[in-house]
Amino acid sequence: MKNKGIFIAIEGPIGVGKTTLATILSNHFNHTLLREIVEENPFLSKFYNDIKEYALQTEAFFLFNRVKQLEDIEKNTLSKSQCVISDYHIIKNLIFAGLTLDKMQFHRYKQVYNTFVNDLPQPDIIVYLNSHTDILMKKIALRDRSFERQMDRNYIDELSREYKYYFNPLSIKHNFMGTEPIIIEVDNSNLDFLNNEKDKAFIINKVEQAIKQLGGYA
Ligand SMILES: Nc1ncnc2c1ncn2[C@@H]1O[C@H](COP(=O)(O)OP(=O)(O)O)[C@@H](O)[C@H]1O
Ligand SMILES: Nc1nc2c(ncn2[C@H]2C[C@H](O)[C@@H](COP(=O)(O)O)O2)c(=O)[nH]1
Repeated sequence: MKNKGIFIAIEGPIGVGKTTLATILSNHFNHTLLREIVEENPFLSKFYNDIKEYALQTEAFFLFNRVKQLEDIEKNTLSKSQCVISDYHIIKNLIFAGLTLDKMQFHRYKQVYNTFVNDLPQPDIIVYLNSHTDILMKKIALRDRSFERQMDRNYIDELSREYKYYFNPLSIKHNFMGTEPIIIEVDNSNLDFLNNEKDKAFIINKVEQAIKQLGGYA
């Protein structure tokens, strides 16, 4: 067992079920839950009205908030051998920024990203969820956040495609700053971790196996 706590992150496109699964897993394993800030981002609703105009502010806000959260979680939790389950991986900043910023902005943003992310704790295990776009659109509608009501299907489609690119097993090491986390990829289009005990047991078992692989205890 390593001295630091195990760090598990859940990733995947908007509405795929990250927060839902992270909450289920943190309750099951009794680990600290790290939730991303969303509503606190003052640019997000303006961003959805005019992506081009507000992209840089939105991406910068998300990046610096996540940097602060991850610095805190390292200091207060992981370094004290406590485990963390997070509903995001900081790589999502690059995934979104690559879609929303123009070429020059993205080039500069990546330099800032690399400078900060090098010193942050990196997850040992990532659960990468994906679903069909139709299902993502349905879940986004079901959640009914006011600023997501006009969500563009093409944006979700492109986002899913970018996620697939970043989580391609052949480019993990390159895309994840030289780290090689255990990736559990699950298409949850037809799974319901929330209401179906069999589906919940399936994902918990996968995570338990990954923890054992690390030499840790669930
Ligand atoms: N497996 C599931 N089956 C049915 N509904 C789900 C499932 N997982 C999540 N949901 C619902 O879908 C919506 C989006 O889930 P959420 O966890 O907020 O996604 P994310 O954090 O990836 O954006 C929520 O309304 C949630 O209750
Ligand atoms: N442009 C960006 N938008 C982001 C980023 N992180 C989250 N978000 C948006 C997407 C959703 O509308 C909302 C919550 O995200 P979930 O994936 O948890 O549903 O916030 C980002 O880095 N850039």
